[in-house]
Amino acid sequence: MKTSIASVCLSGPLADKLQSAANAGFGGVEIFENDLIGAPQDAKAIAQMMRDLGLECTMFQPFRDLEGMPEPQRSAAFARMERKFEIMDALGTDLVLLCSNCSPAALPDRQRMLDDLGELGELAARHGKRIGYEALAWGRHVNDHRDAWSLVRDVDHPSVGLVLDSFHSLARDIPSSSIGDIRSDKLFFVQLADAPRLSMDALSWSRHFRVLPGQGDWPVAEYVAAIQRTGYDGWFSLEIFNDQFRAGAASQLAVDGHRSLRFLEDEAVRVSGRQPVLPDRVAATSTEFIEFAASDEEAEEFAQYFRALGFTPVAKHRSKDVTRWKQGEINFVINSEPDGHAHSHEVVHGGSVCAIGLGVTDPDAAMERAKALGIQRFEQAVAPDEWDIAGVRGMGGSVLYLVDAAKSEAMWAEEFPHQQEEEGTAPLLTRIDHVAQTMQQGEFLSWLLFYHSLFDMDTTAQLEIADPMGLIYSQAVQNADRSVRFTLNGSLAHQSLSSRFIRNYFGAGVQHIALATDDIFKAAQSATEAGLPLLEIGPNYYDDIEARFGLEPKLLERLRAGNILYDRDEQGEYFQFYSRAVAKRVFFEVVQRRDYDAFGAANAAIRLSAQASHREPEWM
Ligand SMILES: O=C(O)c1ccc(O)c(O)c1
Ligand SMILES: [Mg+2]
Repeated sequence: MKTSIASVCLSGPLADKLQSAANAGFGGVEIFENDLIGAPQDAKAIAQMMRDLGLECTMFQPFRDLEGMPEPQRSAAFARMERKFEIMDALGTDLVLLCSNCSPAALPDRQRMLDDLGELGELAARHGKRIGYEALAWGRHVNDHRDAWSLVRDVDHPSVGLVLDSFHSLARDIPSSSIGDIRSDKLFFVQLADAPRLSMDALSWSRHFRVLPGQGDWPVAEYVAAIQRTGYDGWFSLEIFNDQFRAGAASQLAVDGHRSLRFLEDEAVRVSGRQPVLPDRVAATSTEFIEFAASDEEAEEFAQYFRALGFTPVAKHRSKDVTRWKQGEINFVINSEPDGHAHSHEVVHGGSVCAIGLGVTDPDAAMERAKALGIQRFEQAVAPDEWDIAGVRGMGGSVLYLVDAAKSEAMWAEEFPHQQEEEGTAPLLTRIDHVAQTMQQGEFLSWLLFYHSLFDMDTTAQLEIADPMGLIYSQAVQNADRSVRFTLNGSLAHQSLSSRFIRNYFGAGVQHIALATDDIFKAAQSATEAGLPLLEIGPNYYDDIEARFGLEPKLLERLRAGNILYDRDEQGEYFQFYSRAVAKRVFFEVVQRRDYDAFGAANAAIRLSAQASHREPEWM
């Protein structure tokens, strides 16, 4: 796949945009006219910069409001276009994008549009240029790629072709099968974007909420597969208008953009039943362990929480100051080594989660896929007799280990031979239900793509949760059998719990860990008796759920006594309670699911309110 990106996607001065695109591995860049106009360099110098970076100028855009105009606008548009051809000569591209006419003055006269496009083709040919005609979803008379194609086909001029843009097609639910009618020699260029499902007018949706393929809700792989079936082998170019991307780092967006196209290319060939270009998406089978970095002092605090939650310190690492805590299938590891990655993590963030180990079926293939997606491998010195676990760089400098699921028992036995206490025989907590990570809102889509492209995991719709101090956005990534689930949280509100976490923690990371039980009441009672600092829920909540769900008084009493939150949907029931946070950073949740697949979003606001009441005033 020949990969290109529109300059409008990236933040900063044009020179930086070009540098970022080249570094990330793009072959070309579409130059947006506004980027050119605002640049300190002239078009020739920009072309030279692009050549030096090994980038092709894939298109110049946009040109607006030409076909079907009355006079005198018509002649003026043609004269304007001739001026653009001179700029294109300097830039070194022969292709200009013509948007379908949005002007109220545009005439609904098909023959006139055909004549205009034909004459434009002649003019372009004389200048050695080509016109790519794109139907904008809000075009006045042409707003559907099928109509744009029928004009291009009937104009039948070698210098007039079609530009497809997945946004305009998919925002209008135009079936991708219609692409099969397009002749590949007349398809000059393809632009790609994904988007979240929203109900708003197409123009605002397009200009503010486009996202990278794989970050939204649309079948972009099917769209690309349909294009490839026509025989098209030209550029695939990202064109993402997004307010957050404009405010973020160009280098990160370029890396993510390139990753999204690699992912998309592989998905598209799979849609067509052709040879995949990447190893399969990684099948994660379990959250095998969570590693906490902690000073001796904070290790003691974590240990108290773990004990109160029913965990047992079962073994010590054979050479390091690392303890394995266990309950059911859950493994927590506390690492207090005075050097190495965990120590560095602890120095930066304080006691917190420094690594997560996911069980995978084939770590080598997983690492190969990660590499192809430009995901950084984690490397640290490993002693000759130490178990070398593959890993990639995760959120906030943490590590995501990829543990060979078939060998995990052997790994634990070999690495942790020094037996400590015996684990109880009837664990109340059985497995890790989900891990909640909090990040800057500007990083949210980047991490969503990271999980979604590397792992065989799907994403849920994004939810907005009311924190007493501002909105929190939350979205889950999870595998099909739900053995691995992450919830991602971000916020723009300065004082929301998410934002306070990021400030307090100096970056993104694990904010809470949810543990599954088969008996929430027993788990709550046991934790209370063991002195786990619990998050207390106010009395009004219980009045509300009694009324909302018509709960039995006895059940209600048990929920109230355990500070347990309750939810119910068409499928089933959900029970959850929370600990307070260790060192104001990470907290724990215990959940019981009865045929329930979500995360109790309705209760999140209640939990956030309860947590906000423990908030320290900002001046402290
Ligand atoms: O929003 C716009 O005007 C606009 C401009 C150029 C494009 O390629 C496009 O898809 C949209
Ligand atoms: Mg476009």
